[in-house]
Amino acid sequence: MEKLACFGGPGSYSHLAALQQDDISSAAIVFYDTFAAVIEAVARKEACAGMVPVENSSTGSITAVYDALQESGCRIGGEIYIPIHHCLLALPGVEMDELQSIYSHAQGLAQCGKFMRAHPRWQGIAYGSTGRSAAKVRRDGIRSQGAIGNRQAAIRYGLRILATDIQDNTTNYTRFLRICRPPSDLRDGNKMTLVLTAPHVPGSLYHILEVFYAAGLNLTHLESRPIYGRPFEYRFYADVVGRMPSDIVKRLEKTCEYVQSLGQYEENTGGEIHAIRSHRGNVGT
Ligand SMILES: O=C(O)C(=O)C[C@]1(C(=O)O)C=C[C@@H](O)C=C1
Repeated sequence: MEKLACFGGPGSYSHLAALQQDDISSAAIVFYDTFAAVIEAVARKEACAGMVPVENSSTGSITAVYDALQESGCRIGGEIYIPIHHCLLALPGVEMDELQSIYSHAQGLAQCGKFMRAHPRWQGIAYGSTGRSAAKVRRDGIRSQGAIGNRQAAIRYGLRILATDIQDNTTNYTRFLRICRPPSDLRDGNKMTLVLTAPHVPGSLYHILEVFYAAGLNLTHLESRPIYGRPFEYRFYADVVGRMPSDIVKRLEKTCEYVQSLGQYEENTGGEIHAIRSHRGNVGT
């Protein structure tokens, strides 16, 4: 059976994203405790695909994923946006004022900053994932422990939900990537992630953006990451959406030092995408 490598353990948000992959049965999901381990498992052919978060609408990019992807030689085969509604979880019968230690993934704690600050007696403790945090509270059976995670994790681990929607941002979404080995699963989608470096001369990024503009492509995300061994020089990751010219890489080669497609895939337009778009305007493709 083909396996899907997934971050974070049962009940994590990554698990929810993996369960939405139609071609993978839940029995075929294998969990890894770091983003890099998921990507390495795909590169080593332990799994046919992987699922990792890459970007959150409140806390921004998960840069470790860009770095691991770059080193692995893996590609992006798809994306999925998941609404993130964090809950405060505790053992059955526990009240809020009994809590002292709140476990969650660092992203979960960061996304609930205001809620945590409103309870200064609690100590927020970064733990493997939101799913692993919920499992820990159940396993340890200590009344002063709580976790930040999702409603499904509460059901899975028999925990009480003490508060819902505790994230700072009411429009809290995480974008997940389906990782695959080259060539990517799909090569005719309307979205592409490109990695490129620009020469250190005035206007070089401007000329790269001009290529996207001339091709009628909408730039939905631009991320810069340091290049190892070249202090204060950067590699750009660009997500573009639209009717993809087959020679887009060739067009960019004229202005970039280095350019490579990390994958062409279908833009996620399911579920909550209308809510997401209503906050950033419609994409004209
Ligand atoms: O800890 C989890 O449940 C994860 O899947 C990780 C993760 C992330 O790192 O962004 C995924 C979605 C939420 O943004 C919070 C945590």
